[in-house]
Amino acid sequence: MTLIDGKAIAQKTYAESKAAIANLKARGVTPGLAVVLVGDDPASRAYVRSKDKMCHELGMHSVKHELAADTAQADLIALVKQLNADPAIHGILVQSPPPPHIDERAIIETIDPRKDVDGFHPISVAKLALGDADGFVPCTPLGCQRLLIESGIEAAGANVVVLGRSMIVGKPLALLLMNKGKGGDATVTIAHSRTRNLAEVCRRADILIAAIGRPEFVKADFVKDGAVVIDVGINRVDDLNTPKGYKIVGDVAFTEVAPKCRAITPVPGGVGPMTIAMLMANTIASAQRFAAGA
Ligand SMILES: NC(=O)C1=CN([C@@H]2O[C@H](COP(=O)(O)OP(=O)(O)OC[C@H]3O[C@@H](n4cnc5c(N)ncnc54)[C@H](OP(=O)(O)O)[C@@H]3O)[C@@H](O)[C@H]2O)C=CC1
Ligand SMILES: Nc1nc(=O)c2c([nH]1)NC[C@@H]1CN(c3ccc(C(=O)N[C@@H](CCC(=O)O)C(=O)O)cc3)C=[N+]21
Repeated sequence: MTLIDGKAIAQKTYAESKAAIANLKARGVTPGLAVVLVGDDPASRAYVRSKDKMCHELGMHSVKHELAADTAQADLIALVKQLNADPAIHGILVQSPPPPHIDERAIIETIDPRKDVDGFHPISVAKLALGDADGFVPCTPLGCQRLLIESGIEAAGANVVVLGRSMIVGKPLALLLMNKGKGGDATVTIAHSRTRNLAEVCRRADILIAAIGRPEFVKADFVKDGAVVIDVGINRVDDLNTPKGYKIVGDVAFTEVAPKCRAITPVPGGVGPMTIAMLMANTIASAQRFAAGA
């Protein structure tokens, strides 16, 4: 069994990112990312902080807007428009999910598609569905694909089962792995909460990807011997034996599943670090396009 080291693979992509940033800076352009967080969900705060930290480490421009939970929709829209017009910003990310009084679709549709580094705008979604290479692909799916490529795991022709159909992870990931070309060409099945005989469907997978948000839901009987398992889940569960009183676990029951696998990602240290790395890569790609006058 191989443990797929997401931190190490993320580091490799940062080496490429650094070279690209140096190149842009030589042309007078510093890639800039704006992150908007509404409300004070602690997990979201931690995530926003790590993005900010990574921007600084890479020498990118980073702005953080932390807004009160009762911020009006119109004020949020106005902020996004201001960021659209700001030439120092190449990527805009509005942390999901926003509080219930906010219409998330309206916010996403306000983002300039050229700055949609999350890949959530309908134009980005359509480009991914069409197989156009010039749209932004959501960071977590891109990170999962990159993990597979860098680990020498061939998606082409493989039976991939994606567990979960959200717009952030499951659906775009299924499209990405199904599309033609490098890291794609898989035979993809999407499973969700209405799927019948879920364990049996998952057992057909050569590559099983879990993105459901259910702690340690995927058990040994979901997994074929020799399968590759990618665990996207980030779940906080109480654990009074730790200093913080909680720990982070994935959607996969790692201890019982890992011995059956050809390769598996840990949580933390698997997909999470790749998501941040791909956000940086998307922001750099955006800055390159702006610099080229696109
Ligand atoms: N590592 C990373 O970078 C990231 C990690 N995450 C993590 O990934 C997980 C999924 O996130 P996200 O996609 O946003 O979650 P959502 O809650 O938006 O979607 C969950 C999906 O899983 C399905 N599902 C839920 N319960 C079951 C079940 N018991 N059996 C089968 N399917 C089920 C749902 O089905 P249905 O549609 O039928 O309701 C839904 O399609 C979370 O743990 C999240 O924290 C998310 C983003 C990035
Ligand atoms: N607009 C938007 N875009 C997103 O991409 C988005 C979002 N909203 N909302 C929330 C989810 C969640 N998400 C994570 C990214 C990185 C880690 C990560 O780096 N995790 C580390 C540390 C985990 C820890 O210890 O807390 C790891 O897995 O090793 C986790 C979760 C992005 N999301």
